[in-house]
Amino acid sequence: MKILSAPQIREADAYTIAHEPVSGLLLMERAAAACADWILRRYAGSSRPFYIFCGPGNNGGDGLVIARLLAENGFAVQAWLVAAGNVSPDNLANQARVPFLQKINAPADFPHMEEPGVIIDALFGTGLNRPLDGWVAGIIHQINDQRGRQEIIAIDMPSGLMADQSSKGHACVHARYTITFEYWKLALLLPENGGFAGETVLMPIGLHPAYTAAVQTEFHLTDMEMIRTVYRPRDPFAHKGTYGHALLVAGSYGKMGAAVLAARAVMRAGAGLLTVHIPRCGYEIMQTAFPEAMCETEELASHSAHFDEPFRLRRAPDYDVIGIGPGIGTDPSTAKAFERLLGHWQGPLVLDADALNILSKWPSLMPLVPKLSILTPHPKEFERLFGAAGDHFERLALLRAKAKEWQWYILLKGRFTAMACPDGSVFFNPTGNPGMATAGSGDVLTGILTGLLAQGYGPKAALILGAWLHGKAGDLAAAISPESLIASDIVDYLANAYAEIQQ
Ligand SMILES: NC(=O)C1=CN([C@@H]2O[C@H](COP(=O)(O)OP(=O)(O)OC[C@H]3O[C@@H](n4cnc5c(N)ncnc54)[C@H](OP(=O)(O)O)[C@@H]3O)[C@@H](O)[C@H]2O)[C@@H](O)CC1
Ligand SMILES: Nc1ncnc2c1ncn2[C@@H]1O[C@H](COP(=O)(O)OP(=O)(O)O)[C@@H](O)[C@H]1O
Ligand SMILES: [K+]
Repeated sequence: MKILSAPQIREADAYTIAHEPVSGLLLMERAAAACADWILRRYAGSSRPFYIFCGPGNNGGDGLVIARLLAENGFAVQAWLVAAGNVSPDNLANQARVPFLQKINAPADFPHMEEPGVIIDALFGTGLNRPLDGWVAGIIHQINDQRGRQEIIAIDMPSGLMADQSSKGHACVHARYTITFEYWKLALLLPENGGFAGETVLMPIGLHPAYTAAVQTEFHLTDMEMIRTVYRPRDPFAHKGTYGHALLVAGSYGKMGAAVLAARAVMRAGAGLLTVHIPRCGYEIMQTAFPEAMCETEELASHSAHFDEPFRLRRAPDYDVIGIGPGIGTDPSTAKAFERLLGHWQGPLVLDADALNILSKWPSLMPLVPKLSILTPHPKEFERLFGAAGDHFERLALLRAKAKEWQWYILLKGRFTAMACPDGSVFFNPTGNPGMATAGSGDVLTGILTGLLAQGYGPKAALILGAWLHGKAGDLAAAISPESLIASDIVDYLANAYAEIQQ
């Protein structure tokens, strides 16, 4: 699914008006009616009053239509026009159809909302062209002060939030729900900004499909269509060699759990064979916890420092992929072995956790990491590797720049994990939940990606499918309670996540 910028959305709007054809007024009616339908369904049977705040542009126009439709459906509705800019013609036309409309010209006009109800924020949408300030910013703060008593629903965007730029430190409505039209906006996907949106509901409003098909963008959100295109069903004539042999280098004294979690995920993702390189202390743990994995055991008890040896001595089996990092530690001897391994391996590679920490401790190793490798940092690891960014839009730009510069695939973990490709495109993953903010869930992701590469998926396909499966398994596992989710549940639900694709 393409993610468009505010100017592209304006083009989509204009293209639809010209080519459907449809008037702007009718398009507004259609968009607002879709929102009103959603609201009517959500509050069916409720007697909560609606307090609707409308701005001067077309976002305000949507609010006016929603006010009329909710009132026609028997709800108690109050609506205010916040007179803060040039009034658009379609807004003006709809003002005339809301006889109960009142005006706010100053913070002192902010109404007292007696009963707990629902605030509809239709002040500003994608037409916001500068940070809100002065008395209008004051109105935003007054709306936010109501969060405890009123449920806030933002139309298209939380007012004050820029679609394509950072709004860090700006006055923004803090919504419970945001009903956004037709396309995701970049700001809704970045934690610093998207946090204002609450839960985002994507609402199709019938913009012209020809425009969407033709428009170019670097930013995409994974959807089911993409997943079904990427996913390759198992070959009925397959044997275990068909799905590859993975090497996983993971674990150290006290961190063998990371190795077990990642190993289980490699096999549950569908790899044919797995060898795990572990320190001696982990041998019985691994063989007992996960007998499906073969073990290559280090002579050292506490950590691994010789995993390059089979490659150096040309005794390594014909591996299809190496996954390295979970729980290996950053001992200099481990780093040395990593350096030597990079000298012997140019194939598919997944680097996570301590492999990334080794790279940030010894940046001279970075040029040795093969092109098209996958790196999976969480935000702190990303910062250690590539430096801090001023805000999350800058961090996204840095992510893309580094993926291009090094020709790596870099997966930056988060609510909407962002996967930057060497060509500069970025795919955001929609699945996952806060229950997955738990120790070991990243190790499971490393295992899944390694398992997919072993089966012959290319790095881009492995990323898109792997992040989606990981999040979907987490969602299914968290269905009862996100608090109780632990990383091994994600592995246990991988089969159910795959089943969702096959439905
Ligand atoms: N996508 C679609 O196809 C459809 C989109 N639709 C809807 O249209 C919305 C976009 O509408 P839009 O372009 O009129 O912009 P909008 O967000 O109402 O803001 C513009 C107004 O705000 C003002 N203003 C701006 N910044 C300001 C500031 N900092 N402080 C104060 N004022 C400021 C600006 O004034 P000016 O800059 O001219 O002074 C102008 O008056 C979109 O989000 C969606 O809801 C649907 O109706 C139909 C289908
Ligand atoms: N709030 C959230 N929403 C969606 N996914 C999340 C959320 N919090 C964490 N995750 C996912 O869980 C994983 C956590 O990885 P990481 O921080 O490396 O964990 P660990 O180091 O404990 O294994 C990432 O894939 C991340 O995207
Ligand atoms: K809004």
